[in-house]
Amino acid sequence: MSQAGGVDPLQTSGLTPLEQQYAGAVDGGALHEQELAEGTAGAPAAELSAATAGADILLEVNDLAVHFPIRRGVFVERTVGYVYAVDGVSLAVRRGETYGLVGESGCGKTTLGRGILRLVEPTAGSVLFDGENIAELKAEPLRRARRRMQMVFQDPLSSLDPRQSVQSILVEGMKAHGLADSTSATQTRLRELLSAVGLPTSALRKFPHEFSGGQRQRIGIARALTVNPDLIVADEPVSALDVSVQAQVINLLEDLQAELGLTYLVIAHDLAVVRHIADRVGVMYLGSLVEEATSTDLYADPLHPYSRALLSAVPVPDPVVEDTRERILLTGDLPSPANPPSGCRFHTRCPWRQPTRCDTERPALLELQPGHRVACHYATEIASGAITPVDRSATVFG
Ligand SMILES: Nc1ncnc2c1ncn2[C@@H]1O[C@H](COP(=O)(O)OP(=O)(O)OP(=O)(O)O)[C@@H](O)[C@H]1O
Repeated sequence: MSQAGGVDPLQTSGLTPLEQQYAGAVDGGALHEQELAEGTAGAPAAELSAATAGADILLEVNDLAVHFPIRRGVFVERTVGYVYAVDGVSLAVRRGETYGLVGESGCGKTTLGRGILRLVEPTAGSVLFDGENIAELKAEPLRRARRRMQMVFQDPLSSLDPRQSVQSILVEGMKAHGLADSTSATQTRLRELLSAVGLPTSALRKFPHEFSGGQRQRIGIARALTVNPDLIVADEPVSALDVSVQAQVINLLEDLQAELGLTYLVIAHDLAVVRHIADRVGVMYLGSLVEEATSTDLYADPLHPYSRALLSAVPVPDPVVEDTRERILLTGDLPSPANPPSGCRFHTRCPWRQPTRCDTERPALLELQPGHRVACHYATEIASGAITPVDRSATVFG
């Protein structure tokens, strides 16, 4: 991130000290050239989905990569490798849409969200927000763009300063953008914000520890709304909450979207949450998108072996279907993003892997059906049954 103007209080106020350090410390531009020279740049160029062609696009991400250097050395630090946290992601989000990002822990979802907001400096690629390339913005234009893109964090307790009252938390963000003053208009705005997230005005004088988890997340959402954003990146917005409270917060996010015309990028490992809230879903594996489709299409007909395995692990409420449905058991752990497998990143765990091509050639994310993009050399053959699992023990029934 460009730190010329200091750390943006809006974007980093919810970060832990370590995250703030990351937000300021990563030098992506220099990395890019070196990595390109080493031939380690990202996935084959992906086509953007027809689902977004000609649509009113608010956010467009093209070949985005975020590679973190691994440094070693006691006296002189040397870069000995890179963590390929995000490695060539292209996607577009329509205005007013909810785009869900799913994948196992460590696959790069959070880093992608932070790269989009320039909380970490991308190594390569571009992020167009309302047509403006965020990477090229400096100082004042960047600050203006930042106002329009806000983040809601997973753990509201650690993202809210325990020493600040709710009023001070909310006013801080507004002040950074010249939206708060000592007039009654600010007080009116604060009351409106609390009412919008379902909290009483008395909450303004209280401190974060005086609230329940769900109420704290409402405060986190109110904080994001203080500056009238267009895009909210919500990173696991309900995963720290009790199941009974999750639905309330999801409903709140949906109500606010309908009322304020917000666009959401929702990051979650819980497929049920994403299915409920997202219009379209991107599935990530080891730093790349492996599949993208409407929520309905993805859940009804996943085409990438990884998505099939992820979805096959979700229990079905109908006991008859539950007893007979196919479950795909993935063997092995997620490989390290510092040392990703060659070819298709998923080939080491894929029950359908085919010799040579899967381990040598990285598949591009191609549109196989309208609005349905898949990065698998054999997705069509797998779907038709022309290719069966190599490792049959990976697929079990009931
Ligand atoms: N600042 C950093 N420096 C080095 N490596 C990092 C940094 N931030 C993230 N990583 C690594 O990048 C990879 C992707 O992490 P990321 O947090 O984006 O994944 P995730 O899918 O959001 O996982 P989770 O759901 O657990 O947060 C991980 O291997 C992580 O350890």
